[in-house]
Amino acid sequence: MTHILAIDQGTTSTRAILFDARMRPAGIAQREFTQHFPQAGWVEHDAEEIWQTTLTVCREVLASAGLSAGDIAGIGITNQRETTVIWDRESGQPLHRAIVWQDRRTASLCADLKAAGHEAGITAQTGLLLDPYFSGTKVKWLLDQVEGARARAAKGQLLFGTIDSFLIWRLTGGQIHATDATNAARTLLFDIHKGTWSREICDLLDIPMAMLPEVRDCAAPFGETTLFGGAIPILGVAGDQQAATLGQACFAPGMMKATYGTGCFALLNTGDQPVTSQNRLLTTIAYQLDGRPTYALEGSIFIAGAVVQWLRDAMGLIDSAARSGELAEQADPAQDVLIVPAFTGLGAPYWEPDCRGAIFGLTRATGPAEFSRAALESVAFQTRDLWQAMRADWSAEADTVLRVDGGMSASDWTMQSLSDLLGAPVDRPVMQETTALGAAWLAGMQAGVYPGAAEFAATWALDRRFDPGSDDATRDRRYARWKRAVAAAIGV
Ligand SMILES: Nc1ncnc2c1ncn2[C@@H]1O[C@H](COP(=O)(O)OP(=O)(O)O)[C@@H](O)[C@H]1O
Ligand SMILES: O=P(O)(O)OC[C@H](O)CO
Repeated sequence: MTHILAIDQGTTSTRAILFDARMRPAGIAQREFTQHFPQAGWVEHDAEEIWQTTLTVCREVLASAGLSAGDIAGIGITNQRETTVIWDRESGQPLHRAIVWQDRRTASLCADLKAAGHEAGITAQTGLLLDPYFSGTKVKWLLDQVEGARARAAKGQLLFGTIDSFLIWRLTGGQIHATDATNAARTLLFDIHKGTWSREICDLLDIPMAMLPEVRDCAAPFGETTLFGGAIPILGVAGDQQAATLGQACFAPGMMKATYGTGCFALLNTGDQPVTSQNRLLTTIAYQLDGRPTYALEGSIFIAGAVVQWLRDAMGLIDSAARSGELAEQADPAQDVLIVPAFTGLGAPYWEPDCRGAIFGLTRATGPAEFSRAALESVAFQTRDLWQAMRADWSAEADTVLRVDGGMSASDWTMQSLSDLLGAPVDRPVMQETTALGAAWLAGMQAGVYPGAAEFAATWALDRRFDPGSDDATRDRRYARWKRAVAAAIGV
């Protein structure tokens, strides 16, 4: 048993990555799946299709590496967080398509709950805010809107889970209904201080607690699967941003990573103390090992790499994401175009679900290069929002280096502009599969084939450090203009 199989079930694709005994990637298989947009602001996934892609990529990666179940010491699962599935306990069939984290359909429900004065109590228990992003109001929507759902839930026939839970249920043939503490911490139903589901919030949202999965550590037994030709134990589970935090070896309080995929998610390890944000960041669980949670402050930005996809697919200004950096480099330095990419509202630290995107500073000379620069810089400006909020919340301890990963961190131009705008070094590791590595490490450690945190952290290797090039005055002037642009976009 030499290898670990990591399943990375993301927002746009499902991947299976094999890691060898020395924690090196030894094979990868990937499948995209359908994004459903039934109405403006709604985003759904077919949980059955997610399951089929999961089976396919696992079988494919094992076959192409010439490995069988007997070679695999354990499976680690990492997943898009908050995305909500309800399924039938007997048949395993989903009640409805999964409601994806990006989905805004519960914005008015969140507004009503806020108006009724419920946000402070929910934040105190969960560390989250009343935003449609989180699972709780999505569960309520499904129970309220799908015919017969409430009656079935009351009879104990329906189960809820984030994607990890649904995959565990299917992988174990309906034996295990469980999740890990990091995924539970994103549901709006979990008390991150007590480490239990909140009866009070479940009552408020009218969610029967019998639907909820059992919450376990990130490295723990989650049953076994026999679907790949022999029994393989599932030994590690973490939400994808938390898995990337582990994969980046951010074990010490003060360490911080930002992952640039479709969105951007920055997590700052705050150790065994949950820090309450005064700046509208989230308090969440970074990981939980041996029953002890390690907390993080999180900033979630909904649009990062997606702004590059917009340049490519909607605007037709580039033919590949990688072209965006070259084009940005050609931008006229005398122009100062700003894009606020609030395509699906603004996440941290603004939490404005109804805000939409805006462009400022257009002149007759503005062209594709200026658009490209503004799009890439919008990611850096949004990161500075988080960086500043984290420092304000936890000034003394936060590190002055940002570790980056995710597809967009491949863009040297963006990473340099990020460092310029933060006024801080930005470190990109050699190992880019940090999310899958984090999940694999959890499973490998639980299986006893991978080392503990300190030895694992020593394997982190730098690909490139980006040092700040601009001076404080320029940086602060440009950032002040960004803040005015965001305020204007919110005000429209
Ligand atoms: N060289 C690049 N320059 C700018 N953006 C890039 C580059 N390469 C990839 N991206 C962006 O990164 C995102 C893909 O990253 P990935 O980590 O695979 O995302 P996800 O897991 O959210 O699907 C896409 O939105 C793409 O536009
Ligand atoms: O699947 P990703 O990489 O877009 O990450 C999604 C996040 O977990 C949402 O909170």
